[in-house]
Amino acid sequence: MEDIRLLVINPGSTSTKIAVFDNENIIFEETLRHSVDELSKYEKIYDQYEFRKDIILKSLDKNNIDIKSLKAVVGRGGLLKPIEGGTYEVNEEMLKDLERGFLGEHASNLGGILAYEISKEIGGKSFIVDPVVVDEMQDVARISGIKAIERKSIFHALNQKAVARRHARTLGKKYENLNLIVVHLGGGISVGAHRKGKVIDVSNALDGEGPFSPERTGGLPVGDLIKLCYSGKYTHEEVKKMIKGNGGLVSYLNTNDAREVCERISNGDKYAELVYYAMAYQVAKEVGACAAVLKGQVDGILLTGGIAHDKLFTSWIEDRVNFISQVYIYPGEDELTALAEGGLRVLREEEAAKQYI
Ligand SMILES: Nc1ncnc2c1ncn2[C@@H]1O[C@H](COP(=O)(O)OP(=O)(O)OP(=O)(O)O)[C@@H](O)[C@H]1O
Ligand SMILES: CCCC(=O)O
Repeated sequence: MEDIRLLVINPGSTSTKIAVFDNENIIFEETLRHSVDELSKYEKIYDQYEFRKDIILKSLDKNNIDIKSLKAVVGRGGLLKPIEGGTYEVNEEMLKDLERGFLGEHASNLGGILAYEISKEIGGKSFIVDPVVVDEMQDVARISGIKAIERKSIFHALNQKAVARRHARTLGKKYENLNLIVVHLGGGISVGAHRKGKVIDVSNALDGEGPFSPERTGGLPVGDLIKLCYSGKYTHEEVKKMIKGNGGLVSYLNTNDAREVCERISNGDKYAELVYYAMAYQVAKEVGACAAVLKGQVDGILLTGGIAHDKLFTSWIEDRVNFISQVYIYPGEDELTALAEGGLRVLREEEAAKQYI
């Protein structure tokens, strides 16, 4: 089989993670961190793209990776129009939507743009894989309860799908033949019902649904939220920040770092324990909801993301949901590998690249 060298790019709010793969093997990886000062110069996320591209190219150069040796560049996809999961070739329509942020501003909007711009220099191809807007929801899941608002599928699709595929492989089965509930426990939390390879319902991790998380509120009592919005005390931006950024653990405990919360708990902080336990309790409730979506036919419950490293937290969830199905733990995330695998599937013609329209 022909050797394929790929650059993969995962832009986050304060860093850009990059890696170079020779086939499935990672030969170089770096997290390029960006200070608040560096990024605050830019009004919009799109405006950061030249700055981040420059840093990526310098890092490759410093580490003796000739960009001419790359066959393709794969980036994490952002807030595009809702699309089904898979690998998409970056095209003009996608670049336009990433630039304007079709569903809003998110660092991952830069993934496809950076991939395209770098691949242009080498005459190679550029792709995105399983962006945060992967939408495979069944119609009934779209009904919110008010006609003016439709529920949206915005979640950690890249990691949820990669972990689900990896789990299927370890069982010697196909992802498309399993029913799984996948929980991503990161700065944001999403819980997805995967039915035979499609995420038919999921808690929107960006927009006030599901459990609270280190930085986000999850679902809130709506009447009280309305009162708060109209109290005259807060601007639109301040309320948005309260829900996304200053919600969850940050609101109760003034930190988004679950490790710090664990430390406080082991030092006897009962309030920290109550709040942290509440987060596990809300996750377990959402898993229960997904079990109902899957009509109880659940082949496994997978816990992933940074907080899945914490055995206390995962044991609290497991204790409440193991009556539904066995719980499997895949700590951390491996989004760089998931991006490379998505690119390789297409370059090896195991899968056709999807077209964004
Ligand atoms: N060993 C650990 N024990 C407990 N919590 C941990 C551990 N390692 C990481 N975390 C927590 O995981 C959270 C971050 O998870 P992760 O790195 O998956 O999120 P992210 O990539 O920043 O955000 P997102 O996953 O929402 O995109 C933080 O609260 C961090 O403290
Ligand atoms: C919605 C998935 C990505 C994030 O948590 O920001």
